[in-house]
Amino acid sequence: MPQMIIEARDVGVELGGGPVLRGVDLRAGRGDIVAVVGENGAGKSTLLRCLAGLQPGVSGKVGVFDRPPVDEPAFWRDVALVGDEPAWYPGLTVREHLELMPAVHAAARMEVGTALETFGLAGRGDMAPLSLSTGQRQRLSLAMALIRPSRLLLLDEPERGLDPAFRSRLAACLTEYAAEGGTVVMATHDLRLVEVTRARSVTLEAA
Ligand SMILES: Nc1ncnc2c1ncn2[C@@H]1O[C@H](COP(=O)(O)OP(=O)(O)OP(=O)(O)O)[C@@H](O)[C@H]1O
Repeated sequence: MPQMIIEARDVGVELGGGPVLRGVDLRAGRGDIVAVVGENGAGKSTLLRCLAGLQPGVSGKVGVFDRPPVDEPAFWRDVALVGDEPAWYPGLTVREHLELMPAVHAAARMEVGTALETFGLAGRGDMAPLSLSTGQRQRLSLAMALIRPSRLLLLDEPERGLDPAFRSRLAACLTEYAAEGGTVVMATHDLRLVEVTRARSVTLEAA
């Protein structure tokens, strides 16, 4: 198993005829938490898409698990992504969304009941995700990513909609994930989350 999980060098992206990323370097090993920070429009989400194999037209070198990332099932078995709000399955409850994860991934990092407790959704298990508040839906997205096993967690503004107490809980979840050998790369504006998780910061400036 390679120690270096992500190796991105001189990454560039042009969109709409102009540069969005230029000369970006990022490395992350097992157990690392890396925070991608920078002002609105600096390219944080674009960089995460590059790491997820979802961004066309990338120049430079992007290696994830020693090969270019590709949007294929084998890649997603090792990688969990929390970005924009997912499309919820019509007719499935909060609990059933969580049950899908171990059913698909053949293992779980925690029991569904534990996940409901940990992510502050106990008592909400029988509801439809669209009946939850914005922050509760973000908790569910994070729970779905963290209940399943993975080696790399890509998070785009995981703090979105979360109250301060739950941001602390999230920090603990990420620290625990990294302590188990997982790698976290998160784009964030929450400098306290960066500090509490002792993340290494990579600062992007608008290209
Ligand atoms: N399809 C597109 N065509 C042209 N420009 C684009 C396109 N998509 C994104 N951009 C530009 O790329 C830049 C980087 O966007 P990105 O979403 O990666 O920034 P960000 O750092 O994640 O911002 P935020 O902190 O607001 O989430 C922005 O200036 C945006 O306008």
